[in-house]
Amino acid sequence: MTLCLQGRQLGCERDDRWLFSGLDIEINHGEILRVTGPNGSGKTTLLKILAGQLNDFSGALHWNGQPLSQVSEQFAANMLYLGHAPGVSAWLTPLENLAWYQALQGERGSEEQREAALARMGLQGLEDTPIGHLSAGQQRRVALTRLSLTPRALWVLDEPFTAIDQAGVDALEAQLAAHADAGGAVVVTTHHALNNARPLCHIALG
Ligand SMILES: Nc1ncnc2c1ncn2[C@@H]1O[C@H](COP(=O)(O)OP(=O)(O)OP(=O)(O)O)[C@@H](O)[C@H]1O
Repeated sequence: MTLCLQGRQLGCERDDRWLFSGLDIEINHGEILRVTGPNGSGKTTLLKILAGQLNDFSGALHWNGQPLSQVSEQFAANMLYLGHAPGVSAWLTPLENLAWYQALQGERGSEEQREAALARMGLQGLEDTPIGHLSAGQQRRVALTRLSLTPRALWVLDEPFTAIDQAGVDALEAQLAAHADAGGAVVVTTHHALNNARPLCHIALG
């Protein structure tokens, strides 16, 4: 697997304040890039830019050597962005949420596949419970189930460890490392030190 996301001279201004400017970033297959910084320093903003979700920034993004705007479909087919909030619907069950996300990605998947993925995340028995009745950590686990259900080379993950218990943290760290080892790449914001994820690059904002 070959992938390369490049950001050149990235900058973003909010409320007459530059969150960051002149930022050069490159992430290649096999790498994990951790973005850190205090609250309000621009981590979420930077991840949204790298995930192609924001347009009001300066600088340029390239995907495998091509301007991102010219290869947006290929980029979307190779990238999975999980935002700061779990992004799951409280009115739907875990199975329904996952089916909805798969439909959005143009994937059919199967009920058995979704059930197996939820079981791997420790959610067996909760497949048909409305998300609004699940704990914060369980809701986060539903969102993280998409990592195994929707194979993508590049993962862009905003605070994925939020609300996850220690066993879940260990499992997710191992999952990030395994993804990089398999030739994928990860951009992740987290206040939590990644002890087992290598090779690890680091950008500190603020
Ligand atoms: N759409 C927007 N319009 C105006 N200001 C914004 C917008 N989005 C973010 N900001 C501001 O930009 C700054 C950076 O926000 P951002 O969410 O990127 O920070 P962060 O480093 O992820 O913070 P946290 O650690 O609290 O999650 C904040 O001061 C925020 O108020």
